[in-house]
Amino acid sequence: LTKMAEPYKIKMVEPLKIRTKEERIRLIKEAGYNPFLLNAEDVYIDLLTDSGTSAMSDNQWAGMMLGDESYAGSKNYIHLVEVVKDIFGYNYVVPTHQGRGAEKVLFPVLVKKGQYVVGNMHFDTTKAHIELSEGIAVNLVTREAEDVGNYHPFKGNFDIEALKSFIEEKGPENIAFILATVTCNSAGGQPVSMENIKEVRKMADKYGLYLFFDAARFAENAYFVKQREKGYENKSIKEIVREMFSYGDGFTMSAKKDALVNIGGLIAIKDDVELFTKVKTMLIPMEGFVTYGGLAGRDMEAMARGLEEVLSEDYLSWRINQVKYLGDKLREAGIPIQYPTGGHAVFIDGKKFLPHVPQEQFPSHTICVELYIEAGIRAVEVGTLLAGRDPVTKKEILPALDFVRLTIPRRVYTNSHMDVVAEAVKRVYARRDSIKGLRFTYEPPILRHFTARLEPV
Ligand SMILES: CC1=C(O)/C(=C\N=C(/Cc2ccc(O)c(F)c2)C(=O)O)C(COP(=O)(O)O)=CN1
Repeated sequence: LTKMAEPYKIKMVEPLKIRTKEERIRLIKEAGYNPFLLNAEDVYIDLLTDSGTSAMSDNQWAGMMLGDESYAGSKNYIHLVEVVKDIFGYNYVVPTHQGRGAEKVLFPVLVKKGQYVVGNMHFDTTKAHIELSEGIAVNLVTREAEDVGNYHPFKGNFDIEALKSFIEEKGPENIAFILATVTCNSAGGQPVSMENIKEVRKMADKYGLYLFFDAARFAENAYFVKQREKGYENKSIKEIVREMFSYGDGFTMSAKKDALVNIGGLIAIKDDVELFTKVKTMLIPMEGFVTYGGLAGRDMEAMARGLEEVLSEDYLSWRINQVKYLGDKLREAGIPIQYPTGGHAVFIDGKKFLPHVPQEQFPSHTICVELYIEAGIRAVEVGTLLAGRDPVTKKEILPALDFVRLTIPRRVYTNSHMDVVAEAVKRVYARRDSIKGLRFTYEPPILRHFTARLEPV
């Protein structure tokens, strides 16, 4: 009985519809072979994203009834600030409507035109906001992240040597700041070790640079540190989070992930009150007054309570092992995935799954389409379609990592749903030789994957 079942019981349910295969073939065609353009009610198991899709707890729902919707000085804001201080040790906090809200306020304050923002791997919207601030986004993740089939405990780590030589080559004055994404979504939800964070901190100190965190999945990162890093096995998640963030100068957070809410974001600054003043100045026109930043009081209350709940080891153990449960079933069937599985998703290596489909015909996105037809499962491509074109040459970027992301919402699906997903992936794998790639019928100019329309070649 050591197998952890869900550490909660279900009090409310949302009935799911299961469309017939004929319906699904019609629906995905009408959606231009782009799962983003499907109606949610036509999806049986929705693995598009873990962002904003969590189930809240009774404690959070109770908090929604305590929304102080005062324009200024809401008690929910005061509660949220206390919780952030207590967990992360940062003194200055403002809410935003979501992660992008935090990025569009903080980045223009930190980035001068042409400067570099160096990270392990920036997620696409973060890269977009670095570029909107006229900065240049650079990924310096460890080479181990590309060693998809082999075990490495911290594939989200920075390549410290590469970081050092990049800063030396460009000069510290041309680096806006360092951004550590924990866990590293684009590498496969892979964690960054405490030791690596300390190394990055040393670089930041040596060259007089800020180190910020993209903290969307901070608790999952802490869990992996506890499980995999020597010296942390007996520390609480909260102690590990506290130490992790002690090495940073601030963070942006999409609260829609590890804060277990459906909307919300945060900017927190450790102790640089000048920087905080600049952030507040930008926040007011961009997101709203300091004490609500684009959120209702009730949202801030749910977030404060979610930030405390997510530190529970029972919850994290169950959540992370559910991802592993699905990943193990696929590996047992010989299906190529990023191994070990990350904190929030199983990432299938689309290039290895469909070796006969050229990368320009989007192998991973093709698998997403086939998964929907096979069983009404909506996954998302994190690869060539997402990467887009080189802004100068306009050629397809063809990234080394081309994944199908089976993204698991928090506290929503049981392992029975995971069994359905595993069976569907295996059925698509069994008929992989007959699967053809896709080409555009409409290619949007920016963040094309959201609204692109395609057809089978
Ligand atoms: C590490 C990090 C993120 O993962 C992230 C978002 N992530 C999403 C939503 C998403 C974003 C872009 C896509 O092409 C996509 F298909 C899905 C996701 O599913 O993973 C944001 C931004 O946070 P916001 O979404 O609250 O503004 C900042 N940092």
